[in-house]
Amino acid sequence: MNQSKEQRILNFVLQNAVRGDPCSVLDAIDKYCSQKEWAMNVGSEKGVILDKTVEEVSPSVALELGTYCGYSGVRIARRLKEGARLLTVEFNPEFAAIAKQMFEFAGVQDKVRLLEGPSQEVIPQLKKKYEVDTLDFVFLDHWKDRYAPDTILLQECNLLRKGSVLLADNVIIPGAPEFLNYIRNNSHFQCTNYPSHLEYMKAGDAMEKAVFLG
Ligand SMILES: O=C(NC/C=C/[C@H]1OC[C@H](O)[C@@H]1O)c1cc([N+](=O)[O-])cc(O)c1O
Ligand SMILES: [Mg+2]
Repeated sequence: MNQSKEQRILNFVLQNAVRGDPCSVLDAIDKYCSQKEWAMNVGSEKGVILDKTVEEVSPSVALELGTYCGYSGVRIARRLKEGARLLTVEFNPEFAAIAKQMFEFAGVQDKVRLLEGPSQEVIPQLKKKYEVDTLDFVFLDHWKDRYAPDTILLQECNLLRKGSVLLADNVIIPGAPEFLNYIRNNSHFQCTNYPSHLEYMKAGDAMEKAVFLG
């Protein structure tokens, strides 16, 4: 049975990155996906916006929706302070299995907890099953038509507090029009747009930051 693209990405990391070195893992994924096979990792250009936002927020508890191969999970985890943790949600079991190995190879597995399942089922479990009080940072990178409903669900589950920061990938390509319309017209959020480019491509993309005002 021939391998999946995601398995080929992981194999390239295992053969070309340094175990325990998150930056070398990110570099290897970016090298493979820019030279061999495109894949939907946030990438190095939008990755810098992600890095800066994580550093600015310095979250104790971070949530990622849409783990995929674990690229952004490694990117976030490598910037977390001592004792901080990242919960990352992936519903595709094949991708989850790849990401789990990616986190272990990068050496961030103690900071990252991968939750398998659809975001709309996992989010309501965060408080009781995963001992979350509130989320300091949320990275949205899953199905684009889930950004808006899951942002509403996060509020309904009382998972946001005054100052919680949401960062959404792909608000231009593939686009998240319902989310932008919702969040930019909601007085409980302060929004900022960060123009960039689609990972590994010249096409324009952007990230949207939304601070919850309580
Ligand atoms: O669909 C995208 N992401 C959503 C992926 C959603 C889920 O698909 C299967 C897996 O469970 C993953 O979490 C996407 C698509 C493009 N794209 O250019 O098509 C670029 C990106 O950065 C993306 O995040
Ligand atoms: Mg994306």
